[in-house]
Amino acid sequence: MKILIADSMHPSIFGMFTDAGWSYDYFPSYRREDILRELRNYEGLVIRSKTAVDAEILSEASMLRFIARAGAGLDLIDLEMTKKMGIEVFHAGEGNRDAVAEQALGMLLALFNNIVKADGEVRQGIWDREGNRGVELMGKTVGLIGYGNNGGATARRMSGFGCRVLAYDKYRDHYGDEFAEEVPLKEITAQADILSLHIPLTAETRNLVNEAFIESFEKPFYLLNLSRGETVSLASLVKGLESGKIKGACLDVLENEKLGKLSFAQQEAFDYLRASNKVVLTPHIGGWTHESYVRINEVLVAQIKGWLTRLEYGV
Ligand SMILES: NC(=O)C1=CN([C@@H]2O[C@H](COP(=O)(O)OP(=O)(O)OC[C@H]3O[C@@H](n4cnc5c(N)ncnc54)[C@H](OP(=O)(O)O)[C@@H]3O)[C@@H](O)[C@H]2O)C=CC1
Ligand SMILES: O=C(O)C(=O)CO
Repeated sequence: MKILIADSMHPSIFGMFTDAGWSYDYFPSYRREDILRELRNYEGLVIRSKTAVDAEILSEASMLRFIARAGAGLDLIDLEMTKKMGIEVFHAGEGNRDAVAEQALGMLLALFNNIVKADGEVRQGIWDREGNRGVELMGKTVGLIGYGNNGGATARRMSGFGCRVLAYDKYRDHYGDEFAEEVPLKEITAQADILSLHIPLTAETRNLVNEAFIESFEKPFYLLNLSRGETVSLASLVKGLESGKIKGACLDVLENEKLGKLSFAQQEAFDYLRASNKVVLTPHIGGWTHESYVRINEVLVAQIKGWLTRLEYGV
Protein backbone atom coordinates (compact mmCIF):
# COMPACT_ATOMS: atom_id res chain seq x y z
CA MET A 1 0.00 0.00 0.00
CA LYS A 2 1.43 3.37 -1.00
CA ILE A 3 0.56 6.38 1.12
CA LEU A 4 1.08 10.08 0.55
CA ILE A 5 1.76 12.08 3.72
CA ALA A 6 1.07 15.60 2.54
CA ASP A 7 1.42 17.55 5.78
CA SER A 8 3.99 17.77 8.56
CA MET A 9 3.67 14.92 11.05
CA HIS A 10 5.50 13.79 14.15
CA PRO A 11 8.34 11.54 12.88
CA SER A 12 6.99 8.57 14.90
CA ILE A 13 4.70 7.94 11.92
CA PHE A 14 7.57 6.74 9.75
CA GLY A 15 8.51 3.78 11.98
CA MET A 16 4.85 2.91 12.51
CA PHE A 17 4.16 2.79 8.78
CA THR A 18 7.35 0.84 8.05
CA ASP A 19 6.58 -1.70 10.81
CA ALA A 20 3.13 -2.18 9.32
CA GLY A 21 4.69 -2.85 5.92
CA TRP A 22 3.22 0.23 4.25
CA SER A 23 5.33 2.36 1.94
CA TYR A 24 4.94 6.11 2.05
CA ASP A 25 6.16 9.35 0.56
CA TYR A 26 6.56 12.24 2.97
CA PHE A 27 6.03 15.59 1.31
CA PRO A 28 5.06 17.97 4.14
CA SER A 29 5.46 21.05 1.98
CA TYR A 30 3.15 19.76 -0.76
CA ARG A 31 0.65 22.37 -1.80
CA ARG A 32 -2.74 21.86 -3.31
CA GLU A 33 -1.43 21.74 -6.89
CA ASP A 34 1.14 19.08 -5.93
CA ILE A 35 -1.54 16.89 -4.39
CA LEU A 36 -3.75 17.37 -7.45
CA ARG A 37 -0.89 16.27 -9.68
CA GLU A 38 0.29 13.27 -7.66
CA LEU A 39 -2.73 11.85 -5.82
CA ARG A 40 -3.64 9.38 -8.56
CA ASN A 41 -0.53 7.34 -7.61
CA TYR A 42 -1.58 6.68 -4.02
CA GLU A 43 -3.95 4.41 -2.09
CA GLY A 44 -3.73 6.40 1.13
CA LEU A 45 -3.59 10.13 1.91
CA VAL A 46 -2.56 11.58 5.28
CA ILE A 47 -3.39 15.23 5.90
CA ARG A 48 -3.64 17.61 8.82
CA SER A 49 -5.20 21.00 8.03
CA LYS A 50 -3.35 22.56 5.14
CA THR A 51 -5.41 21.23 2.25
CA ALA A 52 -9.16 20.92 1.83
CA VAL A 53 -9.97 17.54 0.30
CA ASP A 54 -12.79 18.72 -1.94
CA ALA A 55 -14.43 17.49 -5.14
CA GLU A 56 -11.56 18.74 -7.29
CA ILE A 57 -8.92 16.87 -5.29
CA LEU A 58 -11.09 13.76 -5.07
CA SER A 59 -11.54 13.77 -8.84
CA GLU A 60 -7.82 12.93 -9.01
CA ALA A 61 -8.12 10.12 -6.46
CA SER A 62 -8.57 7.19 -8.80
CA MET A 63 -6.62 4.71 -6.60
CA LEU A 64 -7.39 6.24 -3.22
CA ARG A 65 -8.77 3.85 -0.58
CA PHE A 66 -8.47 5.96 2.56
CA ILE A 67 -7.86 9.42 3.94
CA ALA A 68 -6.40 9.77 7.42
CA ARG A 69 -6.86 13.18 9.09
CA ALA A 70 -4.24 13.84 11.73
CA GLY A 71 -6.73 15.51 14.03
CA ALA A 72 -10.40 15.33 14.99
CA GLY A 73 -12.37 17.66 12.71
CA LEU A 74 -13.34 16.46 9.25
CA ASP A 75 -14.77 19.76 8.02
CA LEU A 76 -12.05 20.07 5.37
CA ILE A 77 -13.06 16.80 3.73
CA ASP A 78 -16.01 16.38 1.36
CA LEU A 79 -17.56 13.47 3.25
CA GLU A 80 -20.49 13.03 0.89
CA MET A 81 -18.14 12.50 -2.00
CA THR A 82 -15.75 10.16 -0.14
CA LYS A 83 -18.79 8.08 0.84
CA LYS A 84 -19.98 7.89 -2.77
CA MET A 85 -16.49 6.91 -3.89
CA GLY A 86 -16.13 4.26 -1.17
CA ILE A 87 -13.09 5.99 0.35
CA GLU A 88 -12.62 5.34 4.08
CA VAL A 89 -12.03 8.40 6.24
CA PHE A 90 -10.20 8.12 9.55
CA HIS A 91 -9.71 10.77 12.21
CA ALA A 92 -7.78 10.90 15.45
CA GLY A 93 -10.20 12.54 17.86
CA GLU A 94 -9.09 10.25 20.68
CA GLY A 95 -5.55 11.46 20.14
CA ASN A 96 -6.07 15.09 21.11
CA ARG A 97 -9.16 15.07 23.34
CA ASP A 98 -7.15 15.33 26.57
CA ALA A 99 -5.13 18.20 25.14
CA VAL A 100 -8.34 20.07 24.23
CA ALA A 101 -9.91 19.44 27.64
CA GLU A 102 -6.82 20.64 29.51
CA GLN A 103 -6.65 23.74 27.34
CA ALA A 104 -10.35 24.44 28.01
CA LEU A 105 -9.69 24.25 31.74
CA GLY A 106 -6.53 26.32 31.44
CA MET A 107 -8.25 29.08 29.49
CA LEU A 108 -11.21 29.18 31.86
CA LEU A 109 -9.00 29.31 34.95
CA ALA A 110 -6.94 32.06 33.31
CA LEU A 111 -10.13 34.05 32.64
CA PHE A 112 -11.68 33.47 36.08
CA ASN A 113 -8.49 34.39 37.90
CA ASN A 114 -7.45 37.29 35.64
CA ILE A 115 -4.14 35.55 35.07
CA VAL A 116 -3.29 37.13 31.72
CA LYS A 117 -4.27 40.64 32.86
CA ALA A 118 -2.64 40.41 36.29
CA ASP A 119 0.55 38.95 34.85
CA GLY A 120 0.78 41.89 32.43
CA GLU A 121 0.19 44.37 35.25
CA VAL A 122 2.80 42.91 37.62
CA ARG A 123 5.34 42.96 34.80
CA GLN A 124 4.63 46.69 34.48
CA GLY A 125 5.01 47.28 38.24
CA ILE A 126 1.26 47.49 38.98
CA TRP A 127 0.17 45.69 42.19
CA ASP A 128 -3.66 45.65 41.96
CA ARG A 129 -5.33 42.98 44.09
CA GLU A 130 -8.88 44.39 44.20
CA GLY A 131 -9.06 44.83 40.43
CA ASN A 132 -8.03 41.21 40.00
CA ARG A 133 -10.38 39.50 42.44
CA GLY A 134 -11.23 36.14 40.86
CA VAL A 135 -14.26 33.93 40.26
CA GLU A 136 -14.34 30.26 41.34
CA LEU A 137 -15.24 27.28 39.22
CA MET A 138 -16.51 25.37 42.25
CA GLY A 139 -20.32 25.14 42.17
CA LYS A 140 -20.77 26.56 38.65
CA THR A 141 -23.03 24.87 36.10
CA VAL A 142 -21.27 24.06 32.85
CA GLY A 143 -23.25 23.32 29.68
CA LEU A 144 -21.48 21.31 27.01
CA ILE A 145 -22.78 21.13 23.45
CA GLY A 146 -21.40 18.01 21.78
CA TYR A 147 -20.59 15.04 23.99
CA GLY A 148 -18.01 13.09 22.03
CA ASN A 149 -14.28 12.89 22.64
CA ASN A 150 -13.70 16.50 23.66
CA GLY A 151 -17.00 17.03 25.45
CA GLY A 152 -16.46 13.88 27.50
CA ALA A 153 -12.85 14.72 28.39
CA THR A 154 -13.88 18.26 29.36
CA ALA A 155 -16.76 17.01 31.54
CA ARG A 156 -14.40 14.71 33.42
CA ARG A 157 -12.18 17.66 34.32
CA MET A 158 -14.94 20.19 35.05
CA SER A 159 -16.70 17.78 37.38
CA GLY A 160 -13.39 17.29 39.18
CA PHE A 161 -13.34 21.03 39.82
CA GLY A 162 -16.71 20.86 41.57
CA CYS A 163 -18.89 21.94 38.65
CA ARG A 164 -22.28 20.52 37.78
CA VAL A 165 -21.99 19.47 34.15
CA LEU A 166 -24.93 19.35 31.73
CA ALA A 167 -24.38 17.90 28.26
CA TYR A 168 -26.44 18.11 25.09
CA ASP A 169 -25.59 16.01 22.06
CA LYS A 170 -28.04 16.02 19.18
CA TYR A 171 -26.87 12.74 17.71
CA ARG A 172 -26.23 10.48 20.70
CA ASP A 173 -28.61 8.63 23.00
CA HIS A 174 -27.98 7.63 26.60
CA TYR A 175 -24.65 9.38 26.90
CA GLY A 176 -25.02 10.75 30.43
CA ASP A 177 -22.40 9.36 32.81
CA GLU A 178 -20.80 10.03 36.19
CA PHE A 179 -19.33 13.28 34.87
CA ALA A 180 -22.27 14.86 33.03
CA GLU A 181 -26.08 14.79 32.97
CA GLU A 182 -27.72 14.23 29.58
CA VAL A 183 -30.10 17.16 29.04
CA PRO A 184 -32.07 18.83 26.24
CA LEU A 185 -30.56 22.06 24.90
CA LYS A 186 -33.15 24.17 26.71
CA GLU A 187 -31.78 23.00 30.07
CA ILE A 188 -28.40 24.39 29.10
CA THR A 189 -29.82 27.76 28.08
CA ALA A 190 -31.85 27.79 31.30
CA GLN A 191 -29.12 26.82 33.75
CA ALA A 192 -25.60 27.21 32.44
CA ASP A 193 -23.10 29.66 33.92
CA ILE A 194 -20.55 28.48 31.37
CA LEU A 195 -21.14 27.23 27.83
CA SER A 196 -18.48 25.12 26.14
CA LEU A 197 -18.74 24.04 22.49
CA HIS A 198 -17.45 20.61 21.42
CA ILE A 199 -19.25 20.13 18.12
CA PRO A 200 -17.98 19.58 14.59
CA LEU A 201 -18.41 22.37 12.03
CA THR A 202 -21.43 21.42 9.89
CA ALA A 203 -24.15 23.31 8.05
CA GLU A 204 -26.17 22.99 11.26
CA THR A 205 -23.52 24.24 13.67
CA ARG A 206 -22.20 27.12 11.55
CA ASN A 207 -23.17 30.32 13.43
CA LEU A 208 -24.94 28.29 16.10
CA VAL A 209 -23.95 30.93 18.64
CA ASN A 210 -25.71 33.92 17.14
CA GLU A 211 -27.65 36.78 18.67
CA ALA A 212 -30.89 34.83 19.18
CA PHE A 213 -29.07 31.90 20.76
CA ILE A 214 -27.15 34.17 23.13
CA GLU A 215 -30.36 35.94 24.12
CA SER A 216 -32.04 32.58 24.82
CA PHE A 217 -29.80 32.08 27.87
CA GLU A 218 -31.62 32.90 31.08
CA LYS A 219 -28.48 34.04 32.93
CA PRO A 220 -25.37 35.87 31.79
CA PHE A 221 -22.76 33.23 30.95
CA TYR A 222 -19.15 32.61 29.97
CA LEU A 223 -18.40 31.12 26.55
CA LEU A 224 -15.65 28.67 25.64
CA ASN A 225 -15.00 27.79 22.02
CA LEU A 226 -12.38 25.17 21.25
CA SER A 227 -14.32 23.64 18.34
CA ARG A 228 -14.32 25.67 15.12
CA GLY A 229 -14.43 29.44 14.88
CA GLU A 230 -17.36 29.45 12.48
CA THR A 231 -19.72 28.03 15.14
CA VAL A 232 -19.72 31.45 16.82
CA SER A 233 -20.63 34.71 15.14
CA LEU A 234 -17.94 37.17 16.27
CA ALA A 235 -20.29 40.13 15.80
CA SER A 236 -22.92 38.48 18.04
CA LEU A 237 -20.27 37.60 20.60
CA VAL A 238 -19.13 41.23 20.73
CA LYS A 239 -22.74 42.38 21.19
CA GLY A 240 -23.15 39.86 23.98
CA LEU A 241 -20.00 41.07 25.71
CA GLU A 242 -21.06 44.70 25.35
CA SER A 243 -24.50 44.04 26.82
CA GLY A 244 -23.10 41.88 29.63
CA LYS A 245 -25.08 38.80 28.55
CA ILE A 246 -21.73 37.18 27.89
CA LYS A 247 -19.53 37.71 30.93
CA GLY A 248 -16.33 36.56 29.26
CA ALA A 249 -15.03 34.31 26.50
CA CYS A 250 -12.18 31.87 25.88
CA LEU A 251 -11.54 31.40 22.19
CA ASP A 252 -9.00 28.96 20.82
CA VAL A 253 -10.55 29.26 17.36
CA LEU A 254 -11.90 32.23 15.41
CA GLU A 255 -14.49 32.71 12.70
CA ASN A 256 -11.77 33.42 10.19
CA GLU A 257 -8.44 32.15 11.35
CA LYS A 258 -4.93 33.34 10.57
CA LEU A 259 -5.94 36.95 11.17
CA GLY A 260 -4.59 38.28 7.86
CA LYS A 261 -7.74 37.21 6.01
CA LEU A 262 -10.28 39.08 8.16
CA SER A 263 -13.04 41.07 6.49
CA PHE A 264 -13.64 44.63 7.73
CA ALA A 265 -16.48 43.54 10.03
CA GLN A 266 -14.49 40.61 11.39
CA GLN A 267 -11.50 42.86 11.98
CA GLU A 268 -13.68 45.30 13.89
CA ALA A 269 -15.00 42.48 16.07
CA PHE A 270 -11.54 41.05 16.56
CA ASP A 271 -10.18 44.47 17.57
CA TYR A 272 -12.85 44.62 20.27
CA LEU A 273 -11.99 41.12 21.51
CA ARG A 274 -8.28 41.70 21.68
CA ALA A 275 -8.74 44.91 23.65
CA SER A 276 -11.00 43.20 26.19
CA ASN A 277 -9.81 41.81 29.52
CA LYS A 278 -12.89 39.61 29.50
CA VAL A 279 -11.49 37.55 26.64
CA VAL A 280 -8.68 34.98 26.51
CA LEU A 281 -7.40 34.16 23.01
CA THR A 282 -5.12 31.38 21.74
CA PRO A 283 -4.15 30.49 18.15
CA HIS A 284 -5.90 27.11 17.69
CA ILE A 285 -3.52 25.21 19.94
CA GLY A 286 -6.10 23.23 21.93
CA GLY A 287 -5.26 19.88 20.39
CA TRP A 288 -1.63 20.73 19.86
CA THR A 289 0.53 19.28 22.62
CA HIS A 290 3.75 17.31 22.40
CA GLU A 291 1.85 14.25 23.62
CA SER A 292 -1.07 14.57 21.20
CA TYR A 293 1.34 15.01 18.30
CA VAL A 294 2.50 11.42 18.84
CA ARG A 295 -0.81 9.97 20.06
CA ILE A 296 -2.57 11.11 16.88
CA ASN A 297 -0.22 8.89 14.86
CA GLU A 298 -0.91 5.92 17.13
CA VAL A 299 -4.66 6.38 16.80
CA LEU A 300 -4.53 6.68 13.00
CA VAL A 301 -2.29 3.66 12.56
CA ALA A 302 -4.54 1.56 14.85
CA GLN A 303 -7.56 2.60 12.78
CA ILE A 304 -5.95 1.79 9.46
CA LYS A 305 -4.81 -1.60 10.79
CA GLY A 306 -8.30 -2.34 12.13
CA TRP A 307 -9.84 -1.48 8.77
CA LEU A 308 -7.36 -3.68 6.87
CA THR A 309 -8.08 -6.57 9.23
CA ARG A 310 -11.82 -6.15 8.73
CA LEU A 311 -11.30 -6.15 4.95
CA GLU A 312 -9.14 -9.28 5.17
CA TYR A 313 -11.75 -11.19 7.18
CA GLY A 314 -14.70 -9.68 5.34
CA VAL A 315 -16.30 -8.25 8.50
N1 LIG B 1 -9.17 23.48 19.11
C1 LIG B 1 -8.59 22.39 18.67
O1 LIG B 1 -7.38 22.31 18.56
C2 LIG B 1 -9.44 21.21 18.33
C3 LIG B 1 -10.70 21.38 17.84
N2 LIG B 1 -11.49 20.29 17.57
C4 LIG B 1 -12.85 20.51 17.07
O2 LIG B 1 -13.76 19.95 18.00
C5 LIG B 1 -14.74 19.21 17.31
C6 LIG B 1 -15.26 18.11 18.21
O3 LIG B 1 -14.24 17.13 18.38
P1 LIG B 1 -14.55 15.73 19.06
O4 LIG B 1 -15.12 15.89 20.40
O5 LIG B 1 -13.32 14.91 18.90
O6 LIG B 1 -15.68 15.18 18.07
P2 LIG B 1 -16.71 13.99 18.34
O7 LIG B 1 -17.23 13.59 17.01
O8 LIG B 1 -16.07 12.95 19.21
O9 LIG B 1 -17.86 14.69 19.20
C7 LIG B 1 -18.72 15.68 18.68
C8 LIG B 1 -20.14 15.32 19.08
O10 LIG B 1 -21.01 16.40 18.74
C9 LIG B 1 -22.16 15.84 18.10
N3 LIG B 1 -22.86 16.83 17.29
C10 LIG B 1 -22.80 17.04 15.95
N4 LIG B 1 -23.62 18.06 15.61
C11 LIG B 1 -24.21 18.49 16.76
C12 LIG B 1 -25.17 19.50 17.03
N5 LIG B 1 -25.69 20.26 16.06
N6 LIG B 1 -25.56 19.66 18.32
C13 LIG B 1 -25.05 18.88 19.30
N7 LIG B 1 -24.15 17.89 19.09
C14 LIG B 1 -23.73 17.70 17.82
C15 LIG B 1 -21.55 14.73 17.28
O11 LIG B 1 -22.51 13.83 16.76
P3 LIG B 1 -22.11 13.03 15.39
O12 LIG B 1 -20.91 12.18 15.76
O13 LIG B 1 -23.30 12.25 15.02
O14 LIG B 1 -21.76 14.11 14.40
C16 LIG B 1 -20.65 14.08 18.32
O15 LIG B 1 -21.36 13.24 19.20
C17 LIG B 1 -14.02 18.70 16.05
O16 LIG B 1 -14.93 18.42 15.01
C18 LIG B 1 -13.10 19.84 15.73
O17 LIG B 1 -13.74 20.74 14.86
C19 LIG B 1 -11.04 19.03 17.79
C20 LIG B 1 -9.78 18.80 18.26
C21 LIG B 1 -8.84 19.88 18.51
O1 LIG C 1 -8.02 18.02 15.64
C1 LIG C 1 -8.57 19.03 15.18
O2 LIG C 1 -9.63 19.00 14.55
C2 LIG C 1 -7.94 20.32 15.38
O3 LIG C 1 -8.56 21.35 15.28
C3 LIG C 1 -6.51 20.38 15.63
O4 LIG C 1 -5.92 20.13 14.39
